Amino acid sequence: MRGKLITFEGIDGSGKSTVVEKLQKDPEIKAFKPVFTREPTRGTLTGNAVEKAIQSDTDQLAELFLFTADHAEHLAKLIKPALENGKIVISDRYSDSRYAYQGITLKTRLENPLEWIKDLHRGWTVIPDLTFLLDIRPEISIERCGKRGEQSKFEKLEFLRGVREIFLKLAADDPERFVIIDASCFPEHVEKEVAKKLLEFLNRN
Ligand SMILES: Nc1ncnc2c1ncn2[C@@H]1O[C@H](COP(=O)(O)OP(=O)(O)O)[C@@H](O)[C@H]1O
Ligand SMILES: Cc1cn([C@H]2C[C@H](O)[C@@H](COP(=O)(O)OP(=O)(O)O)O2)c(=O)[nH]c1=O
Repeated sequence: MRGKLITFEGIDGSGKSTVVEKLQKDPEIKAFKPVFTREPTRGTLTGNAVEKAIQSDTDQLAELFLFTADHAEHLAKLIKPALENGKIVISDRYSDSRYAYQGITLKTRLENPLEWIKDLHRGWTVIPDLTFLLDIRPEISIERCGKRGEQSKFEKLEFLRGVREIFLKLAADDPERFVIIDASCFPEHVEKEVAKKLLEFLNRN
């Protein structure tokens, strides 16, 4: 039987890594032996290229192709083999990040970047079975990022407002796949909410 693919999405500082880290330690979740992964991938040729691109002034279209190449590598080497082995795969960011972030970076370059980027993925990507969208106002997430001490070129208020809007549109267009979580609550609350919904899904499938 094919496994299940679960993804976490949200703007920078929405708390994805924090909640995924907690899930890795949750005994009830651990019982399902999930494979935890992320995009951009780490320590790979394509992941390293992406890392360099997002730390520099790389052309936005080139950046899209680098993220997409990393996705292809991620699918081929990890996601598809794991799913074929019946595993539960949990990814911190996935294709919706491309639709939302590059949907904004390319808005002056392409007529309808969101649809164009979705088309680019069509026919070879794997659509997640369940996606948690950690939704938060960028004013709050940027403040959190400041405390974390990292600075990504994407951590800008206006930019993240646009990214959040696309995430919410993607969720509204596909309510069967998306679960929207209020990520402005205390971390314990966010984790409890996610774990509850995730266990419901895993026990049902
Ligand atoms: N629910 C929360 N309330 C307050 N701070 C949080 C919450 N979740 C995460 N944080 C903090 O916010 C920062 C960004 O969280 P992180 O999980 O790294 O976000 P992401 O992976 O989505 O970029 C971290 O310093 C983290 O400790
Ligand atoms: C996967 C992906 C990430 N990104 C962006 C989101 C982040 O700002 C940055 C790096 O991702 P990540 O390391 O997950 O950042 P964070 O922990 O702050 O959420 O790359 C894209 O623009 N497109 C993509 O396809």
